Amino acid sequence: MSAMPAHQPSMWDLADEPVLTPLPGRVVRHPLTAGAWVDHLPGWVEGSDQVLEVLLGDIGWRADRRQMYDREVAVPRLLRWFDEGEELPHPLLGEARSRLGAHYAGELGEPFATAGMCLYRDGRDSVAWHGDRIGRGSSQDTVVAIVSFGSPRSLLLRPVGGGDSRRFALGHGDLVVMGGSCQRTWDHCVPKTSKAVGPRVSVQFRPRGIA
Ligand SMILES: O=C(O)CCC(=O)C(=O)O
Ligand SMILES: [Fe+2]
Repeated sequence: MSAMPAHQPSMWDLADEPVLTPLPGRVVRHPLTAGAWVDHLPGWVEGSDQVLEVLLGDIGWRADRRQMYDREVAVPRLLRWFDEGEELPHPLLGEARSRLGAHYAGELGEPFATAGMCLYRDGRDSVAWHGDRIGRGSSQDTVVAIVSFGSPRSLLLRPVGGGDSRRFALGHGDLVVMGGSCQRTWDHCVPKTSKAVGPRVSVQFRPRGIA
């Protein structure tokens, strides 16, 4: 982890306990096309420095490699997958998962189960255009809820067949939720940025069998 820029919150910030603010009536729905939607609530988590500090620590981050044509290349972010039942590294994250489960129960019909995490070490880290289509996400509507910690980055979405893209800012403690047909009919990405940004951790809650 030595390649990562140091994040140094003040002692004052670290002493603050993080809190989840209410969701109902505050989260704003942005309808897309084809029955896809995005819910956005900047500042859902208040006092997130302690959570970020834990997430930037030794929680089992992995540097993956993948085959690209005839070369093997490094995946431009670190990954950590928490399976259903695995304890999450900060209690606020377990609480976030239950609160999201309660809020989306009517639309989702099942609880959020797994927590996939990505660590974008700096502006060179990114995730390319894709939909979360491993498993049922390729054929059925689902909901993927993302809580961001650390430096702000953008989440872009564009229709699979082409069309104008939408941009959502993902800052420290912000919530963005992709739902309806979004994983099938839209793609999303977190582009690289030339801005001098520090690390960002994305925590993605998904129901069982979606990735
Ligand atoms: O960093 C993010 O918030 C998005 C990550 C993502 O799309 C994924 O891991 O499937
Ligand atoms: Fe994704």
